[in-house]
Amino acid sequence: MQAQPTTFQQTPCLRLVGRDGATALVALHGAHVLSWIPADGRERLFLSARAHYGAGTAIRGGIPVIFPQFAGRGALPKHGFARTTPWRLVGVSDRATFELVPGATSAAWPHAFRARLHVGLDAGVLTVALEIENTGAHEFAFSAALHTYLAVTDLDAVALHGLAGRRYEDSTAGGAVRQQTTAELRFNAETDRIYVAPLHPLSLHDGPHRLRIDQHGFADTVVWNPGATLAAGIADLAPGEHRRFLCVEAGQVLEPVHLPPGGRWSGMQRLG
Ligand SMILES: O=P(O)(O)OC[C@H]1O[C@H](O)[C@H](O)[C@@H](O)[C@@H]1O
Repeated sequence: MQAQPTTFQQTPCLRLVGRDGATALVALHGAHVLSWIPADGRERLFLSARAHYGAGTAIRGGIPVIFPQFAGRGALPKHGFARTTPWRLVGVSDRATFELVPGATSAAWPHAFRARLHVGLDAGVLTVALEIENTGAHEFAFSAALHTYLAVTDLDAVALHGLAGRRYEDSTAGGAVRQQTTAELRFNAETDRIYVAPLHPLSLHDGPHRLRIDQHGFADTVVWNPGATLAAGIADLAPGEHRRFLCVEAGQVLEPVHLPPGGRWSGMQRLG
């Protein structure tokens, strides 16, 4: 894999090029994958036309790294600090590795940790892996997710397969626990579900296109689209843009990870 530094929207990025010509763009801000274009030339990740890229902001689209807190399930700002903090590039081999260690933005979470994100481009496949290490003397607990915004041509033509019979917490209904009865999930209103340990792979059907979604290490899968009403109140989404993505997130949400001193945890999501 080749890599070269570049900028996008005045944000320092790394552009990755795989052997087959596939590309990915990763911002150092958040170690945030902004784009993945396999060799066929079709972008697979959604990125909002109104996304903000400044210091301390969260980028709307791509693959936000959520750590050490998911959503508002704790005292930290929503979804934690990893997505709003600059990471550093460690190096590039068959994958690019980025690192985050405690700093000013994590002061509200007083634990010694090392977070690493690995991004790999293989023929037709994007692999993103998150590794958390406890570098301190005390156990800590965390949640995490790869909050992937998958680009779709039109939400009306989208169906997610592989969740039949699975239990989920419905965040649009105060966390009520439900079971999916249909073979496929379609999206005609706000959807915000945390599926408990679903089987993988899932398959995203977008008209004639198919995308395989696989995960390891992460116990849960979050499926999110704000729907028209909620989307209208999201300032960094352009009108109608909610129809252009579906978030399928590899997450460790319902059971936080308890990491002892010296302990390591890793989770990955594979698309393609
Ligand atoms: O707007 P954000 O802070 O990026 O959060 C976007 C969404 O993330 C997750 O998918 C949660 O399940 C949603 O409840 C939340 O609205």
